[in-house]
Amino acid sequence: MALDHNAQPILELRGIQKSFDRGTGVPLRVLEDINLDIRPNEVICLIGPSGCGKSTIMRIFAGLIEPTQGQVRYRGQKQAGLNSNVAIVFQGFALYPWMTVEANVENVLVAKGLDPAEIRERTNRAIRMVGLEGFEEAYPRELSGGMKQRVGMARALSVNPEILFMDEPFSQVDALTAEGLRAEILDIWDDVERNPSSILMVSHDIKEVAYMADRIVVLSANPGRIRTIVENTLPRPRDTRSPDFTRLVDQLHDIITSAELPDIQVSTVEPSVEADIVEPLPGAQNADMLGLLELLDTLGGTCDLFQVVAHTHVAFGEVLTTVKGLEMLELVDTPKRQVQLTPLGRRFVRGGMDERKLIWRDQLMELKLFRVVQEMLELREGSLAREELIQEIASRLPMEDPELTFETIVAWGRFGELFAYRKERGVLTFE
Ligand SMILES: Nc1ncnc2c1ncn2[C@@H]1O[C@H](COP(=O)(O)OP(=O)(O)OP(=O)(O)O)[C@@H](O)[C@H]1O
Repeated sequence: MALDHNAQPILELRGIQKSFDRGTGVPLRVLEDINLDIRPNEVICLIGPSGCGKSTIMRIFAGLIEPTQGQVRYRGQKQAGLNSNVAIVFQGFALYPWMTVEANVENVLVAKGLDPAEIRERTNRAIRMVGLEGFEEAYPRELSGGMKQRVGMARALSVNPEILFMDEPFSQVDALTAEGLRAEILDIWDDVERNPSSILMVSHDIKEVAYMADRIVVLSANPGRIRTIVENTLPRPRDTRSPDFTRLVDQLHDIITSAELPDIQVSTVEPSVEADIVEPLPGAQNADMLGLLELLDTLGGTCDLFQVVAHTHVAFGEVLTTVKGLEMLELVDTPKRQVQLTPLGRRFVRGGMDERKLIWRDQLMELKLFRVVQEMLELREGSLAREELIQEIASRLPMEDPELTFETIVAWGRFGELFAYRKERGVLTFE
């Protein structure tokens, strides 16, 4: 597809700054001075270290969240609220587990208030586009990761979006399937007459962005800034084994490595599993964690693990679970057999209830699983069905007991006043 560099952008970010209020009086500055356009007929990819704000940029573009400073413009006009001309494909598929493939797609269109004939027509077309014919009556649990992502793509495409947003869409499908899906999505995009006109994709995978993008936006972290934008003029369809392709991948690799090394500890920039890891949660109880922190404080901040067992008269396994929970929240360290308060742990235990809650909440937001829950809640406009979250947990943490993880999320989230669980309605809401 020929790119017209002079065409008016579809969406623009101008002077965007975004901070998250952590309630500590020191907001977390996530994005700084972001100026970025999405032009007609382009694929634009965001790449950069974990936490540099890629998803936040996408959410600001989509109108899911507001910037702290700066302006978002759609077709030259200030954008306010959700942009109905975009659709998002999420990494975690975001499907309703209790609905068939067809119903999952239809549901998006029903929410748009379309009439039944149009819903049927668009659903059929979207299902055809992503090659899901014959699976209309299947349920998500019967589908592979790749097929689930096809449903996610069908849902997004059914609304005929001008821009398709994809947040690491292929990171949970196997490599071969991902390769096929990338080519298919480019085929769908390649038709100039039809939507989506443009694609904005977040990725951790250098080869993926080299294959997909016309422009590659390389971000640096703390706070997230645009480091450089690399134009990719390799002809399509791209041959990933060609010398030109390899040269581009090497060039991107060099840029990203030099961008990352100064200020982040994670040294890998290859398609990184680490960045996508959802940490299993130990089923540690809030009261046990608070109790152990207080015990450590009275013992001068450190204690041998076995002495903790002796002091608390609690089974060793349970103590380990409690310690693991605190370690995940960075409130204790465990060198050798010792358990010791971190400086943050000390601040926590000596702080009043408000300070404790704030620290707790901040630490929860460092965990990918809690960010996923928050993203799902945003997507479901603040009311997330228990069943849907359980399904998501099961797909992300197949070795864990999803019910137990759900309970831990609810309990930890409640203490941090992040989420509330309305048991009678079976829904998680924002606090
Ligand atoms: N709602 C929120 N409240 C507080 N902090 C948040 C919120 N959403 C994101 N953050 C923080 O903002 C930073 C950027 O997050 P974001 O998810 O945009 O990064 P990313 O580059 O997409 O990361 P990753 O590659 O790990 O998905 C992170 O430090 C994250 O903890």
